[in-house]
Formats: sequence, C-alpha cells, structure tokens
Amino acid sequence: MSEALMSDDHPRAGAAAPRRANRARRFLRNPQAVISALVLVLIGGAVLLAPLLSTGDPDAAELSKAFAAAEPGHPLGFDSAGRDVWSRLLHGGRNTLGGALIALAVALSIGVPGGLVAGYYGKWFDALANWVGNFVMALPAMVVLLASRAILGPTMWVLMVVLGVLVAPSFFRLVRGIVANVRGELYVDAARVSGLRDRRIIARHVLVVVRAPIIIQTALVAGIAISLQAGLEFLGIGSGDLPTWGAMLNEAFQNVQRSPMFMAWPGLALGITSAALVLLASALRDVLEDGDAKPPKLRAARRARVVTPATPDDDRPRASLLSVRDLAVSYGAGASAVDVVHGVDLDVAEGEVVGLVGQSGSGKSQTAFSVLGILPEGGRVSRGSILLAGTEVVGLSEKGYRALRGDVVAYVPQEPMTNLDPAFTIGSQLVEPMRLRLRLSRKAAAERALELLRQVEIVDPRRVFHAYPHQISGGMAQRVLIAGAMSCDPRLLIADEPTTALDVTVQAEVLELLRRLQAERGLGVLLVTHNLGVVADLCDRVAVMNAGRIVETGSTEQVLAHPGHPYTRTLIDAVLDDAPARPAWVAPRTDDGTEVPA
Ligand SMILES: Nc1ncnc2c1ncn2[C@@H]1O[C@H](COP(=O)(O)OP(=O)(O)OP(=O)(O)O)[C@@H](O)[C@H]1O
Repeated sequence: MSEALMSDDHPRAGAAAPRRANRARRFLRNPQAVISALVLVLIGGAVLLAPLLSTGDPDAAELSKAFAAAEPGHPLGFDSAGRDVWSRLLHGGRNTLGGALIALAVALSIGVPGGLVAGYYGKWFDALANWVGNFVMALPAMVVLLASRAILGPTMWVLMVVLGVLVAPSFFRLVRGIVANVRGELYVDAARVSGLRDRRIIARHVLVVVRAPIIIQTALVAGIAISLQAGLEFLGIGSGDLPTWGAMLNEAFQNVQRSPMFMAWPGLALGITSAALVLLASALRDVLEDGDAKPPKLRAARRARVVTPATPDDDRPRASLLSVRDLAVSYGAGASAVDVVHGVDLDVAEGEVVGLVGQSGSGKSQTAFSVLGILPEGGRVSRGSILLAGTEVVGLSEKGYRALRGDVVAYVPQEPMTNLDPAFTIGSQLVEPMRLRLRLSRKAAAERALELLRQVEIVDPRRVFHAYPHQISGGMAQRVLIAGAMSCDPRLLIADEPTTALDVTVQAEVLELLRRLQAERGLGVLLVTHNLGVVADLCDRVAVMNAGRIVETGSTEQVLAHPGHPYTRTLIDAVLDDAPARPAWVAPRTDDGTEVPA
C-alpha cells in the first residue's frame, strides 16, 4: 500500500476534526446564533421560574389598584383589574410557550415519521400522505381554528393540538423530499446489502441527514406557532381564563387610551421571542447546513422489484454457491417493457473465482444486482431463477434477503466513497452490521472491526476506525468496504468493478488483497469487470457477456487463449498489450545538434 495514502499527513487524513465538534465551534463563533440562543434561554428560564421571580398570583385582582403604577415587588404596575402585570407576563409566557410547544410536538410527531416513511418506501403511502398533506395545507388555518374552537370548546391546549396538525405538512414535505433523495444513495444500498433492517437504516443513515433541516424548521415553526397562538388569544378565542401574552395584549388593547404602556410588555415579549427564533433558525442554517460537505449524488434510487416466481431447474449443480438460470431483467411494464438481460445462466462454486466480463452496458451489473436484490427503481427480474447457497431469491421478501446478506453473500461496490455514509465514522459503520448479524457486544464488534482493518492491511487501524470517510483516501475506503464485506464471514463475494474508481497502483494492491482473502477464506467470488487483465490475474472461470447475454463461458485459460465467440475475440483484441511500443520521444535538434527548446 502506498505510504503516502496511509500516512497521517495525507491531505484527506489531515482534514477537519469530527463534524460535531466543528458544528459546536461554528455555533459558538456565530454571534447571531449565540445571542438569539441566549435570549431564548433567558426567556425560557424566566417563564419556567415564574413562581420564584414574581411576587404574587397572576390572577389575584385588587380593584383598588387598577392601572396603578409600579411599586416595590410589582415592577410593571397593575392592569385594569388590579392584577400584577409582571406576574401575568411571566405566567402568561408559560402558557404561550407551552401552547406553542404542544403544537410543535404534534406537528413533529406527525410530520417527521410520515415524511420518513413516505420518502423511504414511496408507493401508495407516499401518494396518500402527499394528498393528505396538500389538502391540510390548502385549509385556511385561522378558519379551521375558529371552527375547532366552536366545536371543541374554548380550550387553548386543544386548539394547539389542532394547530400542530395544521403545520405538520411543513415537516412532512421537508423530510419526505430529503429522504426520497437519500434513499438512492449508494451507502444506503450498501447498508441494506450488509444486512441492516430498514428501521435501522432509517434511524442511522437517513434520520441523520434530515436532523439539521428539522432543527431549523422547528425554530421557524415555533415562531409561527407562538404568533398564531397569541393571535387567537388576542381575538379572544383561546381559553379566556388563562393568562397568556395574547390575552394580555387583548386586555391592554381595550384600555389603550387609558394606559398605552400595557400594550408594550406582552408586545415586547412576543416580538423578542419570535425574532429570536427566526434569527436562531437562520443562524442554525449557516451553522448546520453550509458547513457540511454534501455527499455527492451519483446514482438514482435503486429498489429491488422482483416479481416472477421461481422456476427451479433440475440440471443445475446443486453444490454451487450461486446458480443463475435463464435470468431476464426488464424495465417498464406491458408493451413498453424493455429486457436488458436475456436468459443468463451463471454458476459460482465454493472457493471459485468467476469473472463476469463485457463492455460497458452489456448487463453485468444488472445481473449482479439481481442476485443481491438491489435492482434500480423500475427494474425487475421478469424470468428465471437465482439460487443463492440453495435458496431461491427470485421473489424473496426483504426479510428473506436479510437472512442471506452478510453471512451468505456480501458485496464490494465500484465507488468506495459514496458507499460509506459521510455522517458516521468508519468504525461505527463496520461495527453496526456485526452487532446485528453476529450479535456481538459493542466492544467485541469494535475489536473484530480493528482486526478486520488489520487484515485488509490498513497501517493505522485505530486512526482509520475513528476517522470519517472524508478523512481517508479512495484506496483506503475500498479496503474498508472489503473489510465490511468480510465482517460476517460470507461464503460468496460479489465485487462489482472493485478497482475501477482507484488509481493504477492502488488497483493492483486491492486486487492482491482480494486474491489473498479469497485464498485464505475459500470464498466464492463473482467478479464483475470489463478488464481482461484483472480476469487473467484472478479468475478460475470467466463468463463473457454481450448485449444482455452470456456469449461464452469456460476456464479463464481456455477463453482467453482460444476464444470461441467473435465478441470475445474483439474484447481480447481491444487489449493493447500486444501492440508495438511507441518509440521513445526524442527532442528535435537544429542542424548543429543543439536541442530546440520546448
Ligand atoms: N435504471 C435503468 N433503467 C433502464 N435501463 C437501465 C437502467 N440501468 C441500466 N439499464 C440498462 O441496462 C443495460 C445493462 O446495464 P449494466 O449497468 O448492467 O451494464 P454494465 O455491463 O454493468 O456496464 P457498466 O460497466 O458501465 O456498469 C444497459 O443497456 C443500461 O442502459
């Protein structure tokens, strides 16, 4: 392995410290964030400590003190009913902020899970939830609240639940949109192939991406909820018996001629709280979103869609690890359906390395994805049978697949970087599937992960274990993915162009590593590649694929030395190894023999 890639001073390795610390630092360096958060903490603290900070009962009226000026213990004076304004302001804040919190809690608990499920699974739930969300958003909030008040009675808390339902679609839409994008990321597919359940993938890999936007949206919606709640109370349609900032505004408004200052206190409290929330939301956007490098999007969403029931074939070699018969993969439905793989037969036995070769677009990846159950959106196995260690996987449920992934079949993908979740350390991404599949404790899984990193020849396993994907090189990332693929001791490894994204020296090292691991563990390997050099180097047998069909199969030696099919001959002729070497470059010289400067 290249020392430059392994050393700590590699540019990627020297990148920023873990992003959580980065975010905290960015937050503390942002004056708008700090000041607005401080203001909110002060307001929240004051209303929470209302019984300690105020002198009396907020509802205790003493008519003789109506409109009386400030006095010791009553710094803001008395209202029209002789009640202490300071007490009412603090206790009113409790009710106003408490109401907004209820609305937020309802909106979050409907909008976030709804958006996660709709964005991740799509299908009918997405269509239905979208329709309901659009319908709720189209409703005029104030009219619905007035109607609710008429039907449900003048209870502010109930109205806040209704308000929560009305603002839930804003969270739903936000989360759904982000999740629908994330579910197509390769690291989500990689997590599925490593055997993680959907619930776990959503909690670990998807929720983390929506966390920051949800926090920002929460701050914004909190401001809106406070204003709406105060608006209702101001109009006199909340709970008239509770002190709230809106009710105080209402009362002050009725006496504005007599004492205009009474408008100021609840007005200021509402204004400062709402402004602080909006400023905090905008500062959080800078802190949480702008500073994070977004993972590049390389492929559209891919979902397994397998429909045809298995049609077992009696002449298959039963001892084989993988036995594919008459596999067809189609996109689209009905008359517009297009077959991209036509009747492929393929076998991999225990300890055997089989190369699946062919030019780009010949259907190699579609065949491999069919075996793994991760065909892209719209793709389906339309015919044939795939036996994985004796289990028919055509038509198999996600649950059935989970039982096979990790310890029967594992996958090494083409693009190492996009198959690692940028939000988690390498260690945590290795540990998680082992805890689930092998039921190891966190400590035992971490020890095994370190051992695996050593086995894939990572020089400083401990540093890599604690590093984030952006802190390691592409070659190291591929080694990490190979370690991950080996983590649950699979019997079959499917490697899809595992070295294509790497530079030439690293390619050789990764191939050498695969060769060693295969020999040590007696793995069956299906190596998808367009590179005949790699095939000659690693494979026992080779299947040549062209235009969705296997055109020739045989031992590597036989196929490469005596190709039987014209397409195989074209592939071999395209390898430039036998072409005459280009003559060395000679600098042009003038007649007297001096070199012409470039
Ligand atoms: N999502 C998709 N929708 C429709 N057709 C697709 C989709 N993905 C792939 N195909 C088609 O399937 C065929 C085989 O593609 P596949 O990715 O298996 O090729 P490949 O041999 O693996 O090539 P490469 O080495 O470039 O990945 C191609 O003709 C491609 O256009």
